[in-house]
Amino acid sequence: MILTVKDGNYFYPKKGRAKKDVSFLYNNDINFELHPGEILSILGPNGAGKTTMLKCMMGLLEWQKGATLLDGKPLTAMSQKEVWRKIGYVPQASRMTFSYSILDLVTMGRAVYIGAFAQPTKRDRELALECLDLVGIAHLAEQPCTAVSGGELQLALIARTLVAEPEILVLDEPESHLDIHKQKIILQTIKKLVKERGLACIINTHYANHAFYFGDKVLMVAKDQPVITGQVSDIMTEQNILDYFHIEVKRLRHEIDGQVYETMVPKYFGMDYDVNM
Ligand SMILES: Nc1ncnc2c1ncn2[C@@H]1O[C@H](COP(=O)(O)OP(=O)(O)OP(=O)(O)O)[C@@H](O)[C@H]1O
Repeated sequence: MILTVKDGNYFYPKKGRAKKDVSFLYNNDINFELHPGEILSILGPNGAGKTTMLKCMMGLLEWQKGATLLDGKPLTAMSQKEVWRKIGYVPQASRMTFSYSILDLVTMGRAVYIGAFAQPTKRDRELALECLDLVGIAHLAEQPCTAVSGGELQLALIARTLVAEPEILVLDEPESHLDIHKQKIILQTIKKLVKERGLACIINTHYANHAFYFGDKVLMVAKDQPVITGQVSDIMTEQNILDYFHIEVKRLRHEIDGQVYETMVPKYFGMDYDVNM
């Protein structure tokens, strides 16, 4: 499935202001195409509009200008159920107020396939368990979701999305509550699913180096810069990180066991601290 964003732009409506008096959040309209098997990493400073952009891309907010299309069909011409069968969204994890078990939470991800008055089947629960196993927390299946850590809840939310078998996976800062070992599990799981099942995937991340790991496309956004999209090698430049994040970095290439890796290292690492900061 091909996801296209065509001339997308957005502003938060302000009470009492005419549309023409409100300025757009993005300095230029957003345009890109995402194909099966591709990952788009969205990078930008706090408040640049990344979460808003994700919501517009999925139809949770309606673009003020432009459109999202799935295989050429505007989201606005599709029913909600049709959209949520195709797009799986993993929001940022926040504490749960209902004490469902983790397995029940994940099984709820099957809702798009279950009739309004029907119960989940044994197969639905088996699929939910398989997805919990995939993200490494099957042992927490019976634990209430009010009694797990933020990182474990994040993994459960990812499992809940995967169980719906989406064609497009959208994740909002999936690594933010995770320790580096769990980050590795999540990054590898996402990449494996995308490449093996041919999903298209959009990830909002604060970890610039994760864009190198995913290796496909990057969208960069900042309040004082144009929105740019392209291949990792073209967008992840030292100059762009300086322009968009106001931080000097060094882009490094290193080889381990014959494989070439790239990373960005901030230049302030290794400097003495600045007492005037
Ligand atoms: N519901 C809202 N109404 C009005 N303004 C909003 C609303 N939600 C967000 N904003 C504003 O829109 C801008 C973009 O917010 P958004 O959450 O999309 O940024 P972000 O890049 O995801 O930030 P972060 O990295 O900190 O999560 C911010 O200036 C924010 O204050």
